[in-house]
Amino acid sequence: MMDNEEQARAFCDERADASAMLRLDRFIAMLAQENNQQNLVSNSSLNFVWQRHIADSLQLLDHVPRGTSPWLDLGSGAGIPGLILAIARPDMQFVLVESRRKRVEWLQQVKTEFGLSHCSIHGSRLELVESHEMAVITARAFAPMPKLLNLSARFSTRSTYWVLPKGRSGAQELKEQPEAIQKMFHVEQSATDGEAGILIGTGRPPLG
Ligand SMILES: C[S@@+](CC[C@H](N)C(=O)[O-])C[C@H]1O[C@@H](n2cnc3c(N)ncnc32)[C@H](O)[C@@H]1O
Repeated sequence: MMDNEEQARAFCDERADASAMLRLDRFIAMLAQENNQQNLVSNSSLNFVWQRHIADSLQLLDHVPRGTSPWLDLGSGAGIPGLILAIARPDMQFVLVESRRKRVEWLQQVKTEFGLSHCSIHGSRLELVESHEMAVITARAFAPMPKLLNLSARFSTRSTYWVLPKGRSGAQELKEQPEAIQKMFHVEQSATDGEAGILIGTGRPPLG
């Protein structure tokens, strides 16, 4: 478990090469500047940006076999986790979906800045995005499980990995789901917060 920014940066250094770390430094500077224009992340979280946002995103790579892609990130907002993963891993494909116009402009700006041709951005509601089979589906702070699964099941196959950072409510939220969903997912402890859980599952969710 990491306790400070130095440890969080070292955690990221193990998951991103030197050029990716330079891009992440630049992304952090851009994020701080843009946060003066629009409320992308809480200002206080910028004091712990490596832990709260960068490591919190990069840890998700540990839960799927190396190189698995494409990833779908639902409700990317500031680009967490999808854009951060795309900055770190140019060898994989990422699809980001975000409906708020100013946030979409921000995502496009970062994509252009770093030439992220392996990252596509859908600036619309998820409901309007054409179905594509995704190898990994992720989402942070997007929606409660029933809504999340209802909106995104059509992007999954029998082999899709689900990697859902759910914060401190994760284990409780899973307990409240129908039995079939409880069987499909399990909780892994977050590396950035010992009380937070990441819901991990494989397959196409059985919807009621
Ligand atoms: C609470 S924010 C989380 C942003 C980011 N994932 C994070 O962890 O910082 C949820 C985001 O989902 C977007 N969103 C909500 N419903 C959506 C939908 N149906 N389709 C696309 N984006 C949606 C919102 O605009 C918002 O940016």
